[in-house]
Amino acid sequence: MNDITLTREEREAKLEGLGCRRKRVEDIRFTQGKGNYVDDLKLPGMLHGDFVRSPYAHARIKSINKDAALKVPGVLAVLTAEDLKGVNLAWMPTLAGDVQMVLADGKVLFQGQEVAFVVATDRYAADDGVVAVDVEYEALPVLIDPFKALEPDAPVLREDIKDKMDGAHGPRRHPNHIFEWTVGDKELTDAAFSKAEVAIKELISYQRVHPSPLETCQCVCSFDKIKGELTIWGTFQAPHVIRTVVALIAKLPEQKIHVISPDIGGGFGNKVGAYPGYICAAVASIVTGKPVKWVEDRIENLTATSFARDYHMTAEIAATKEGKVTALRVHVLADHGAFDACADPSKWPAGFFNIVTGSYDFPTAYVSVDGIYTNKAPGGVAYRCSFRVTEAAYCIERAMDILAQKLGMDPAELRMKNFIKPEQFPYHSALGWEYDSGDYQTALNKALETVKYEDLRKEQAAKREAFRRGETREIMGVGVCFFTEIVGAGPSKNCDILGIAMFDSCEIRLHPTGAGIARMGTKSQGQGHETTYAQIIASEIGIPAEDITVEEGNTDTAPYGLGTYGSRSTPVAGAAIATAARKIKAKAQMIAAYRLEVHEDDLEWDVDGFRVKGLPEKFMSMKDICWAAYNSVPPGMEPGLEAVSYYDPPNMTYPFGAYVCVMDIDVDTGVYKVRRFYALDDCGTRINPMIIEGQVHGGLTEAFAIAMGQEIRYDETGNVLTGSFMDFFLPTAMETPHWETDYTVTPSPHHPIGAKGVGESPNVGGVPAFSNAVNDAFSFLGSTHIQMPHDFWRNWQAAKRLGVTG
Ligand code: PCD
Ligand SMILES: [Cu+]
Repeated sequence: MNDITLTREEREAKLEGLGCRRKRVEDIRFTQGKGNYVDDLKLPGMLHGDFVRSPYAHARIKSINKDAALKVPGVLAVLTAEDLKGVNLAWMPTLAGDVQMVLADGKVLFQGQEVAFVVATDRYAADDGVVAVDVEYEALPVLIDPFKALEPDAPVLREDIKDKMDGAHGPRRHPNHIFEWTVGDKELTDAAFSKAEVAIKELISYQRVHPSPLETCQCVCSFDKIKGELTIWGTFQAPHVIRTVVALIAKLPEQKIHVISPDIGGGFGNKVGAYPGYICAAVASIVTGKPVKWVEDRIENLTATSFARDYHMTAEIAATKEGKVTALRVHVLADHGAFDACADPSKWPAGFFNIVTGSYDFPTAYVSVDGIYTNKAPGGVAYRCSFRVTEAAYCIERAMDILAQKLGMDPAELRMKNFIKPEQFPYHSALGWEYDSGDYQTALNKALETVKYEDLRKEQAAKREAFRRGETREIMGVGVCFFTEIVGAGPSKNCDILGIAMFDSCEIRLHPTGAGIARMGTKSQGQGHETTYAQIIASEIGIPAEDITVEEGNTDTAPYGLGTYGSRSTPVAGAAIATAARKIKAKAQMIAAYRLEVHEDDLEWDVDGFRVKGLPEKFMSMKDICWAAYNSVPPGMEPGLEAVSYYDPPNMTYPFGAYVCVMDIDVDTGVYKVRRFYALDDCGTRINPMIIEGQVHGGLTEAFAIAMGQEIRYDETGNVLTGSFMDFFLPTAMETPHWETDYTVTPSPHHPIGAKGVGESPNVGGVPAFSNAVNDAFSFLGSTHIQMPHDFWRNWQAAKRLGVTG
């Protein structure tokens, strides 16, 4: 029986379901220092591993002498590529179809590359051992500038594949060439350009950056010789994929590998791939028979694990004089570093970069991407954007502003004029995507009204006049960005990782007392899945969210799933949760019908239970149904109440948003102030508005960091110049602007609850909004494009180039 003293609204509120600003349940342990991270794990007899890393960006290894290191008290072993060859693990496959050295085999290809792995009784002894390993190098010519990679006399980096002219993604033109990927109609696009009334062309670079989560990458590997089982605790965004990869390369039966991701201190894409540290710790544990821990330090994390971006995009737009776009052409030089270890679905060497037509109705478009090798760390992870989407959004949003400038048109007006219209959805883009839903006009109008856009432009015009008259040294920029994201990888028809379709999963098990546990193939790194996933279940089956425990990250207990990145958890696992819940509800309905002695069709769902149509007093709550499931199910029915769902999404989801940034820049110092930042996001049905706001705040802070300061920079000989937080910009509360958030709701038509992802959106939309603001500020001085990052020094340099300061 339901509690008749409660109103319908009160019963609904008790569930804390969809739309509720439910407080994050995981924060109770996080805010009290009771989280359980990899480095908290201490096993009896545990050893510690640490790497000897290359000081050179490109060098031949003449010799490695371990003798002195092995004499250091506490040092037990020093592994090199020669040792790994014995177990066939000197090289490992990458997610992108390339191979990568685990430990330097004959040569090193980037500064910080792993050369030897020292195993010792504690971390200090391991470090002493690292210093004592004597490596003799012979320096080789270094390739840092991606634009020189394909020159005939460029140094050959990958000697292992120099004659292999057929790569994982088709033919290669040069030993440093990885792939050429093209999409779109070249002929039609070229033809549109040849008759274009107006055209723009600009090299838009998106610098190399790094996700730098607060917790670095780490693992503990423990091999049980008796059982022949390997347990790996690690900072993995995709634990199941790691288990499968380990099974494949270590040739261990998959059920004898246990991968556990405990609490994770931020991932941001950095923890998707497999790193040499994992392999070395596993081998070291197998060799020594003891658990081995490997924990990166900050410098190692910044210089050797996966970078992001490093895309050099030459963008061209063709348009009519009235500002109607007619074609888009983009060539990308993609710097992948020493190995192609990009974390993309297997068939997508440049990720979903073909979302580059953005929110606009381009009749035709053509994109070509050349991937190349350089003497830099490998990687190419998302860093809060699914698979090169932020690069694409930056490219089109800068290019639209440049076009507006050339046409003498307002950038918001140009966008409005070219938007895909609501009635065009589902919309087939010229580059092959089917946008599921959108209402761009409404969102942009709401944004422009809220920030009083027209007044801002008037103020800017007045300020420019004042600047010209010498009354102020400050210039004002208004950055507009309208982005379309593509998240939820992905449909098995076009998305897999190493051949595994990119579905995700959920298993729900309800207990007799009306409480339960739910497990998924995804893994929260701070996003709050324990809170939000329970909300989906609460709304679907009427069990309060607080009575559902959400568990992720243990491959022994969770159903197989592809993990959390690319904002795929809500679109894919979120859908699996709803479909699993619906299976439970269907069985619950049969049980209720049996107990209420009516036909199933005579029942209707009412918040937290089933009611007999027309007989409101005949009601059975979900809680009571749970009990009944364990003692009196209909004859022939299995007892219990649980369900599993593996969800293969029919399409991606396409969140979007309208962002506006208002900035003032002092031309004599380059110092900027972000006066206002407004972010409107549409992620379809909102599960937890408070968590969404938190996600947007976090994402905008990272976007701010990237646009205004972050860069992994190298000198000509390949030294990393930004290897610590002294040089790599990580904003604190001091620098971070105030964020205003807003929303519209356009549900995804194919998602069971209409939700789209949101975690990445603020990065995708934020970076162009900041960069457009800076560029807009300088535009009246004759500048069309200033490269990121827009730190004080570079702003000042820009002002100097434009002749407005000394
Ligand atoms: N409609 C909606 C959507 C969403 N949501 C929420 O929100 C969140 C998010 O989601 P999504 O979007 O779906 O996502 P995911 O998958 O979960 O996650 C991922 C993301 O997430 C973000 N965020 C975050 N946060 C935190 N705290 N930490 C972290 O680390 C991070 N990371 C980042 C990244 S970078 Mo990549 O990996 O690069 O690709 S991608 C990413 C979760 O909780 C959910 O539930 C809601 O509520 N609603
Ligand atoms: Cu990206």
